[in-house]
Formats: sequence, structure tokens, C-alpha cells
Amino acid sequence: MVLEQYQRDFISFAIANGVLSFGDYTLKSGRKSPYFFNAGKFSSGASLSKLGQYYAAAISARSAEINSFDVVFGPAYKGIPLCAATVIAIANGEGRDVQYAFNRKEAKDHGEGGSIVGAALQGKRILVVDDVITAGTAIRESMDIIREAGATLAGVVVAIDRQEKGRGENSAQSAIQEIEQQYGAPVVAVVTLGNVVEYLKEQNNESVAAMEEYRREYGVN
Ligand SMILES: O=P(O)(O)OC[C@H]1O[C@H](OP(=O)(O)OP(=O)(O)O)[C@H](O)[C@@H]1O
Repeated sequence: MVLEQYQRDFISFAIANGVLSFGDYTLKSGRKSPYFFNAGKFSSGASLSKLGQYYAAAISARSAEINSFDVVFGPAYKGIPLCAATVIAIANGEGRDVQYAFNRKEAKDHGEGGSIVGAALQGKRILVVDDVITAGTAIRESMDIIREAGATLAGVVVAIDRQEKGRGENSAQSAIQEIEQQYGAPVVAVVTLGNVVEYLKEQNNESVAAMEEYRREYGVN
């Protein structure tokens, strides 16, 4: 697996910000993981600005799959700064003025009202950005919003794909693979678990063995 330079930079940036850490973690799924990714720690102007640039880099690197999009949509709440940072990075880096929108978790019944803030979605191709996909609930909710608005899904971008099997007895697929299949649109991650392992190998990092073992146990093919 070839590690692109933006992916190498993103992993080292995530480690430096304490977003990606290695140790013994128990996940919501109950799985014991040798690593943890907490995007909430990108919590300053400079780190959010860089994060937007990594999303923009991933979108550009995978443009053949994503094809074209008109609006970047961020599901509340954590998707909100992400969609804003991503369109700013696209405007500054590529000179392309892309629209953005996000939802309110609770619809507002005064003022302009409604539950979508930002660009109108109707008839447009929507790229959804979020930090992570776990069970896929947030993305399915976004899909409902997109369909109700008469728009179509161009793709989804997340920071990391853990590439692990779902928790169902016979689940051989990850939540990301299920979403790709269900909606017929690509889900692109800035980095995958495979990329992280590759990076750690390059660095002769001591966590490689534990990461590979985790991947053997829970990884998808
Ligand atoms: O694939 P899922 O199982 O939906 O899990 C991932 C979602 O969960 C988190 O958001 P959450 O819904 O907790 O809301 P928040 O952004 O307000 O924290 C996260 O930001 C994703 O949107």
C-alpha cells in the first residue's frame, strides 16, 4: 500500500496533536484497541485550518471516485466545523468556491426557520464530511436529509477508516463498506488503519505488532 505524502503528514499531525494515540483502549464496541482517534482534539484555529487542508487533499486525490459535487455538508455537530474548514481549504488552495451546509439537530421555528443552514441542497450533488463513521447512523441521517431535499450523494469523506468488521455475528463488512454498497457512493478516508500501520512501520514504531494483531482479529479483507 502506497502512503501518499498528505497521509504521512496527516498521521504525524494527528499524533502531534494527541488526536491519534497508542496504548490500551476499550472502545464503545467493547473491543480492546491498541490505538484511539479523537478528532475533538483538533481544537485550535491553526489545527482546524490544517485539518481542512487534509480533507481537501483527500478529496482531490480521490476526485476520480467522488466525481463532482456542489455542496459540502457537515452533519451536526462535529461535521459543522469540518464542512466549513474544508470549503475554506478548497477556496484557498484551488481557488474553487464550493458551497457548504449543515443541519440543526433541533429544527428552529422562528426567524428563517428550518433545520438546514447554508446552501440550498435541492437538485445538487452533496459531499458529506464527518470525523468518523462508527455504526453509520449519522451518515444515514444525512442521507435522509439529502433525499428529502431532492439532492444526490456524491460521496462521504471522513478522517480515518478503522477498516474493522461490524459487530453483527456474520458481519464481514465494515460500516463504511455497508454504506458504500447501500448508497452506491464512495466513502473516502484521509487515512485508513492500513495507512497508519504503514506509517508506523516506516518509523520502526513499537506499536506495529499490536496494531497488526488487532487488524488480524477485527480487520476486514
Ligand atoms: O456512525 P455513527 O455510529 O453515527 O457514529 C459516528 C458519528 O457519531 C459522532 O457524532 P454524534 O452523533 O455523537 O454527534 P456530535 O457530532 O454532536 O458529537 C461522530 O461525530 C459521527 O457523526
